[in-house]
Amino acid sequence: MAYKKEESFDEKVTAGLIENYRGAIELLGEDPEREGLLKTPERMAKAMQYLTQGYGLDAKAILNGAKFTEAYSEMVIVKDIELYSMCEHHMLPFFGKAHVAYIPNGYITGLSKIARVVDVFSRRMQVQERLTHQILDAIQETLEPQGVAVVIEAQHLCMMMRGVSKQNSVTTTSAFSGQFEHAATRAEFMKLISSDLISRR
Ligand SMILES: Nc1nc2c(ncn2[C@@H]2O[C@H](COP(=O)(O)OP(=O)(O)OP(=O)(O)O)[C@@H](O)[C@H]2O)c(=O)[nH]1
Ligand SMILES: [Zn+2]
Repeated sequence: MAYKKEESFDEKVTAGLIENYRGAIELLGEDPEREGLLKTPERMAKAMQYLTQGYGLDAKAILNGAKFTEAYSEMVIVKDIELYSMCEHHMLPFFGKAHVAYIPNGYITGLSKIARVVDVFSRRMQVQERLTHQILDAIQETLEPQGVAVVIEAQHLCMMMRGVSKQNSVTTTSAFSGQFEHAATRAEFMKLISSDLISRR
């Protein structure tokens, strides 16, 4: 996506974050004046703005920007969209894959826009459940399709690096609307996202 370049970050926000991160580094027992850490508060300030830039992006505008009239009314699935987000409880990353489908009702959207919408909502402080619903709602409300399905599988560093320290747990969340509320349609979607057609060629 058109990710923000570092130099486009708001100067005031960057300056404030630098100040805060310098303090945090000191409180954690490090010396922010030592050579290797001199630029670290600034790097952190920019990295965090990058990782939360979704607040400034409009998912509906992205989808509407490539909304095309089309009679196709079968399921469209974009699967294995990698995502990186930040858990809002610990500000630690969670990462994994999103699988998104919709059944058009007169309109389709550019395929890349589905992946961009995943990024818009991932690049924020999140919980996986809300992220799942926000993706679904944005697609439902702009394309007004016959249905939307979103499945996210993710690993949370807050459960891996600290706390309960479970290295292999994967959290799956899902949200369905319209036609996907019917068992048969949902089953078809689940079967298709579980298949591995490309790699079997
Ligand atoms: N539902 C949900 N919970 C999350 C997500 N990311 C992190 N969490 C959980 O948020 C909870 C916060 O619980 P607290 O008891 O307040 O925090 P904590 O003492 O750090 O919890 P532990 O991680 O168990 O040590 C933890 O159980 C996390 O595993 C998410 O995306 N969705
Ligand atoms: Zn967490």
